Amino acid sequence: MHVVVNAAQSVDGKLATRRREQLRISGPEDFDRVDRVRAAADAVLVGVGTVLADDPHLTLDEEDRRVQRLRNGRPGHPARVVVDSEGRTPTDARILDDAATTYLLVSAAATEGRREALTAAGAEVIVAGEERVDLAAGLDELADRGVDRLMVEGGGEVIYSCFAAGIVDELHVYVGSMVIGGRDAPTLADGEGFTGGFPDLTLTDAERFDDGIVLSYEVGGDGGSGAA
Ligand SMILES: NC(=O)C1=CN([C@@H]2O[C@H](COP(=O)(O)OP(=O)(O)OC[C@H]3O[C@@H](n4cnc5c(N)ncnc54)[C@H](O)[C@@H]3O)[C@@H](O)[C@H]2O)C=CC1
Ligand SMILES: Nc1nc(O)c(N)c(N[C@@H]2O[C@H](COP(=O)(O)O)[C@@H](O)[C@H]2O)n1
Repeated sequence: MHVVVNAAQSVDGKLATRRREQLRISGPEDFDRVDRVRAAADAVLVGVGTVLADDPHLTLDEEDRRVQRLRNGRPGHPARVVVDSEGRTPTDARILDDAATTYLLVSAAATEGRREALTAAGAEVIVAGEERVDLAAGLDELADRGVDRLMVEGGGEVIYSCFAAGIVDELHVYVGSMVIGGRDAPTLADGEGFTGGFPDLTLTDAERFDDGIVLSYEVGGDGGSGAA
């Protein structure tokens, strides 16, 4: 499976404010670029932290792209995936509407009651992992369901876990012209953080969109640069 991570951050590396409210960091040109990346994907994945903070829809904005996918024999919108160990996704979340298939990756810690409620709300619930979602196992389950190209949109905890699991192939970061600050504000990669074996990034492109810049990287190997 090919995994593409895309996120928008401030120049100081924050994805949102310390209040974790959704924030417009990029602009219309970049949202159109994001829509293109979504259109190329079989599925778009976020963590439950993003669902609780943003209530995203994760479908395509541009009708032409949806029509083109249908012409190519694909579903109109990519599937949506939530990494959600305990099944905390609200049953009225926008991501559970019938616009596209939604997979909820839960762990064994999700109660039978939550799994049933989320299934009744329209999700396909997949168990991967004991306490926390095991991303590698979850991606194997998605591959079995035809997902070859996965876009990861965040947030910081899930992006870190993807790097830690060594599953990222491409990274695209929009750097918006703003400073957010705050030691508790989410960053591009939160989690425990690396002390060595840092992911191996090769800069492949830098392009201006709106009043910011998109940095594109190829991600390779099992982590390369290591500690000094
Ligand atoms: N600027 C941008 O491009 C984006 C910004 N955001 C922002 O990021 C914030 C949400 O990010 P986070 O709080 O970091 O939440 P997140 O969206 O990364 O979800 C993390 C949660 O997922 C669950 N989880 C289960 N298994 C996991 C695993 N193996 N690894 C990691 N998490 C696992 C845990 O409950 C964990 O707390 C919000 O403020 C949102 O607005 C989110 C997406 C994109
Ligand atoms: N690319 C980008 N730029 C920003 O400025 C952002 N705030 C985000 N956030 C991401 O977009 C999701 C919203 O998706 P829908 O419009 O609801 O489909 C949000 O949850 C973040 O993943 N991205």
